[in-house]
Amino acid sequence: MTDPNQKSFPVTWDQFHRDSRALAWRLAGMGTFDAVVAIARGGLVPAAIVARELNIRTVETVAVKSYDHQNQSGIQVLKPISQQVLDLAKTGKKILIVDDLVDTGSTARVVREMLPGAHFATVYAKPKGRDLVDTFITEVSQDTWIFFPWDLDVAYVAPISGGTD
Ligand SMILES: O=P(O)(O)OC[C@H]1O[C@H](OP(=O)(O)OP(=O)(O)O)[C@H](O)[C@@H]1O
Ligand SMILES: Nc1nc2[nH]cnc2c(=O)[nH]1
Ligand SMILES: [Mg+2]
Repeated sequence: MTDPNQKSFPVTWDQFHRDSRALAWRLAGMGTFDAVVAIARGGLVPAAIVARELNIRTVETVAVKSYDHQNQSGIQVLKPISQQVLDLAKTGKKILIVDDLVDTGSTARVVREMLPGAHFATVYAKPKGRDLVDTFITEVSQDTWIFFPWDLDVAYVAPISGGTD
């Protein structure tokens, strides 16, 4: 169930692009990455932006589902990392894992186990999961729900005074 006391942090496309670019700038100072692994679905957009900025051409996905709407369910790995990318990691190549956010850290923990030496980056982080992330841009409080631009639409909002027009 949606917690009525939860704060909301809506993110626009512009802001998400800016924050993902900021993540790329930070990662740019950490050497060359040979491949990026996006945690689908939320990590697909920031991974594409980071891959473009850092000229990473090998882009892999791992599909992990942890939430149904705002309710945390059991972790399910729906698509594993390809053997080709696991082999790159084994031969010492630098792999970057990208997700949109870390919340409780369950997703990060599962994917880190698949690629123990990889660099884990997210755009946003909540306190419970932040220690599992090597690089992130913005921290929000644990009781905040982040709404991504692909989950939003432009809609009418009632005035602060409570009227309807
Ligand atoms: O740190 P955690 O508590 O694991 O939460 C973070 C994960 O939850 C969301 O994914 P979700 O499972 O909702 O799937 P989606 O990426 O397809 O939206 C988000 O994209 C992260 O991957
Ligand atoms: N969209 C979204 N997905 C999440 N999954 C876990 N936490 C969050 C969050 O704050 N926002
Ligand atoms: Mg996700």
